[in-house]
Amino acid sequence: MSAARPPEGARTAAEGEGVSSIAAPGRRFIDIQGVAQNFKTARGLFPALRDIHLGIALGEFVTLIGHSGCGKSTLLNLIAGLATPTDGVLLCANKEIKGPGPERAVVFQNHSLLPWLSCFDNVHLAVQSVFGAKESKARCRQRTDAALALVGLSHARLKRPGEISGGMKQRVGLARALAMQPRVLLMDEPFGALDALTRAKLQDELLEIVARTRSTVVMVTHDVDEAVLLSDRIVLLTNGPAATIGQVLAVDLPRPRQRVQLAQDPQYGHYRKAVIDFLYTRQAHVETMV
Ligand SMILES: Nc1ncnc2c1ncn2[C@@H]1O[C@H](COP(=O)(O)OP(=O)(O)OP(=O)(O)O)[C@@H](O)[C@H]1O
Repeated sequence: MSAARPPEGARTAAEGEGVSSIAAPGRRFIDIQGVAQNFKTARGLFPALRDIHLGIALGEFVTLIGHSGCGKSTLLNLIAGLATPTDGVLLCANKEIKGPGPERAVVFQNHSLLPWLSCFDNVHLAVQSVFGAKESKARCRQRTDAALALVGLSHARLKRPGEISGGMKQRVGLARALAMQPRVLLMDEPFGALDALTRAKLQDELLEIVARTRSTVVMVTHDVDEAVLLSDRIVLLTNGPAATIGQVLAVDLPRPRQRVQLAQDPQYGHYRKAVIDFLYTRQAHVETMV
């Protein structure tokens, strides 16, 4: 089990069946190495992403930002294991990502709840899929209740998705992801469909939850303020086709972060301006032909 650690970056012999292992430094809990993604289309291959290199540390909050269609969701899906890259390799905790896994939970913009199940049952389904085989029914129910409490939804546990607001649905989606106790939370514009006030409230709640759970988060967003408020680092993608990382911006603002104070903080303004400059000057969006 405890073999001597090879030098950083050195490949080790493959362990287990087909799981390649690589020695990775702490900053590379998620390690994306030379990833490219092409899609087959009726008009030939479409190069969505090229040459993506990125390491994400345990407990880090990283946002992916870039113009519409640049490849943010494609990159998130690759980390989720919902797609396989055309080129390159993605690792999580030193293991190659070869499909979805409970250590990487995904929260989508459209919450994707089952409408006929209560909030409790929607979360419970995920809990059972991860813990059902090895834990008692009571413990699984406890986990479900704890996740709903974490997002402030204990009172709505028996309601169905059709009976709750958009913000509450996103909270159920978040509870469902958190209940799986993932090491990585992958979020694809989770607050994109919400009004500004609900969105702000959920961002604040997410900051608190992540501080408590110490989750590693990768989040896709279009919102510059959301990116600066939440992130340790902002990954700025160039325009597609063949998008790549144009810049990585480290956001060195102390935590806990309070949006009201930050609004007057010159450092906050500096980060905000850097993202806006990248998006609207260096990567001014040119509509690509469809
Ligand atoms: N399955 C697919 N087949 C063909 N092309 C695809 C496929 N999935 C994505 N694409 C293309 O790859 C590019 C990147 O798409 P992606 O959804 O990752 O962008 P995005 O940055 O998340 O966009 P948005 O911000 O609008 O959600 C787009 O040009 C898209 O049309």
